[in-house]
Amino acid sequence: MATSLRPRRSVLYMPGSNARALEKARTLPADCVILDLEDAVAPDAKDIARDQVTAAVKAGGFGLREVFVRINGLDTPWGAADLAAAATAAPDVILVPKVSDPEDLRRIGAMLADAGTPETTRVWAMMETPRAMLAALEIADAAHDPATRLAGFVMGTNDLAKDTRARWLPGRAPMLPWLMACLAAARANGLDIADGVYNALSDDDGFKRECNEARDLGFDGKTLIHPNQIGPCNAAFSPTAEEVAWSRTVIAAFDAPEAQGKGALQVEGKMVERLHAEMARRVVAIAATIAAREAA
Ligand SMILES: CC(C)(COP(=O)(O)OP(=O)(O)OC[C@H]1O[C@@H](n2cnc3c(N)ncnc32)[C@H](O)[C@@H]1OP(=O)(O)O)[C@@H](O)C(=O)NCCC(=O)NCCSC(=O)C[C@H](O)C(=O)O
Ligand SMILES: [Mg+2]
Repeated sequence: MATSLRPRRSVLYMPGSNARALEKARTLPADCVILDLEDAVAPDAKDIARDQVTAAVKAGGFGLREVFVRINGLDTPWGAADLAAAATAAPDVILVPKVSDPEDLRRIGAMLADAGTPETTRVWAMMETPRAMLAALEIADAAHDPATRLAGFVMGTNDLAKDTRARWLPGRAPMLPWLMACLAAARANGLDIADGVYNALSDDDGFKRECNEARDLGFDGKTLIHPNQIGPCNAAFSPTAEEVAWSRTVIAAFDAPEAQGKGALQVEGKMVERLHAEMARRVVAIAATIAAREAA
């Protein structure tokens, strides 16, 4: 089970119908961009959005940003045409909304194989239905079948709030069991996972609090709805200088000749085991990738 070392701190949605936003996506400092054909696009703009998104993906120019295309569900009037267009454009990721059953992913995988879409195009699932919360592990287990191409989850907390009637509260107590169930199911299968969006665009403090909360819960990053959210989100999900320094200290302690054959050490008054050295190597690697990206 390979866990990805690619930073996926900031994952910005934009409506596929908004040509200006699609253009801006090539310059914004988000790690990933989601070109949306689903809920950000009104029914009468679905066709133009599909054409614009397909053209944007084919044109490229997104640099190191990972490009996601969120299609409409296959049970909608637009889903089949969206999937066919995305299969041809071959973005990094096809994001499938409202997945409730692993069978949904097997169907998508089979359609991508039939279309000859390169294997580099992966599939991520939106986790946003009550049924998906109850089947999170079965959905994540679909990653064992390489034909599904499943590589990650995105929490859809707006749809979850709608369908469960859970209230938005600071700290998100009503949603925590679902967030953590999806997180554990993702990690059990080596998947990355991004938190849901924060709708209150002008509530900077609340947004920062929720980014920190998502990071502390174990998410790789957070989905975003406005460019102003990228900077604080990247900051929250980047390892701090102190974390990187401590990680280097732990790695050095285990690399020292006197540590050979030892499973546990005392470093600066703390017990550390080889699993901590493994965690430390991940922190240093992610920090190095972020630093290289920022210098580019
Ligand atoms: C929320 C918005 C509609 C606000 O738009 P607007 O009022 O135009 O914002 P600004 O005037 O502040 O915009 C300033 C400039 O930034 C560009 N911009 C704005 N938003 C984006 C964006 N998301 N990506 C790229 N660029 C963006 C504007 O074009 C302005 O540019 P300039 O002309 O140079 O000044 C808008 O932000 C928006 O549409 N956001 C995304 C909404 C969306 O995608 N929603 C769907 C995802 S949420 C969801 O469904 C999650 C999940 O499924 C669930 O269930 O939870
Ligand atoms: Mg949704």
